[in-house]
Amino acid sequence: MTPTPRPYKDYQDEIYLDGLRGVVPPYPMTYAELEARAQAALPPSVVSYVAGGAGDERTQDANVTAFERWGLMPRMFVGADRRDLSVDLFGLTLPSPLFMAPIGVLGICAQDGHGDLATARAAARTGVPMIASTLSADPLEEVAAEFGETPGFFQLYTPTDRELAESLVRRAEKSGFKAIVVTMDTWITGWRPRDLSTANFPQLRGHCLANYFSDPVFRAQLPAGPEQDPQSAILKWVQLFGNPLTWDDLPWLRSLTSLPLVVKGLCHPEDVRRARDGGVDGVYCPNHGGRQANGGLPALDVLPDVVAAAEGLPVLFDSGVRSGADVVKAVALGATAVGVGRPYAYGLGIGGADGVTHVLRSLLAEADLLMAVDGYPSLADLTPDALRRVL
Ligand SMILES: Cc1cc2nc3c(=O)[nH]c(=O)nc-3n(C[C@H](O)[C@H](O)[C@H](O)COP(=O)(O)O)c2cc1C
Ligand SMILES: CCCCCCC(=O)C(=O)O
Repeated sequence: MTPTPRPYKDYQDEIYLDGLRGVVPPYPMTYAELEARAQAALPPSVVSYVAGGAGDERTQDANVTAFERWGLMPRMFVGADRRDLSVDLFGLTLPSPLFMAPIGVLGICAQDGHGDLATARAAARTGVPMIASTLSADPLEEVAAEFGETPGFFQLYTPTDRELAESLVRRAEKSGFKAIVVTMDTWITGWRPRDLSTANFPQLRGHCLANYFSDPVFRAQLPAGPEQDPQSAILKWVQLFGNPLTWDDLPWLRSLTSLPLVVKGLCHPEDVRRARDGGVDGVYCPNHGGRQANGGLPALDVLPDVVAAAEGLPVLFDSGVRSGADVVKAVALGATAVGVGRPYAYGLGIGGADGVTHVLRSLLAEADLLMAVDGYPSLADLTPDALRRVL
């Protein structure tokens, strides 16, 4: 059972009520402040990993500014005193279109190193699903155990060893994950100057291999357990990690699970059509937050064509979403569900599960209030017609 729709604006009421009692909000209320506070709180190497993108980060920045080119047209006499932000996705009724995009090595953003567990707790509290990354500091079974009533999805970085891929998917199924999201755009990491400057990247491996180290198929390939010989285990992982899949692999991916299968990283309409014809249940249109390829189009600019090519298949979207207004705009451009990445990682950095909860509730309250003020009582009212280009 998923949490029921709720008036997300309640968060605003709670904050003002606290103010009447003399309590100043402990968390930032703007994205700029969130980013600044998190970046001050986290070690520089963690900041370079989370905040950084590919090349001179023009695509990463363009992801954010793309939202500024759209404005929502206010409608009056609508009486939008009750809003319904709920969404049907893969047979689930989600209370809102918001979800947490997969973030690998998330553990390092939390003081105790268990950022995946803290994020899963925030998912349980808010009803906002987490897509748990393959590259986690905690085994997927333990992450799933924290979801409560909120559905969770498992993101697969497909290893070159098919038996290992299958084992990860089976474990996700057994743990109660509700969909498998296969990421296509990161079988190799892009040119990331910030990570190169700190030269810290290889050390991240020590914080994200719990799913491999706990996997029987992986362990069977090691000379000794990762506990005794972590070096050999990491080297084995390096050999197995990046699978440059081709269309020939799609039938095999499809055959791996009867759970809904989503392919992440699809931005070209032709790729969307081929994936749809190959039997996927959803397409996911991001550009990995600008972390992989620089010089490309902002993700929001490719969304309408992806939606058209998907022909009714659910379209998940992320990259550059920084506010509730951004969530509303992405839905109006056709996204079924809208993800955030860095914003919740920063929430984790400043306040653990409470910090993530604050970020998610703020995004939802802002989206809800915008729909109230501008007269869009449900997501179905948010169509491309609701938007105008900012000149
Ligand atoms: C630190 C970090 C790690 C990420 N790790 C993964 C990952 O393990 N798997 C994946 O599919 N995407 C990963 N992503 C990409 C996100 O899922 C998402 O596409 C991106 O963060 C959205 O952009 P935003 O950060 O601007 O919201 C990562 C992003 C960040 C910032
Ligand atoms: C050291 C592991 C590689 C991390 C890749 C995770 C990711 O997707 C990212 O964008 O970073």
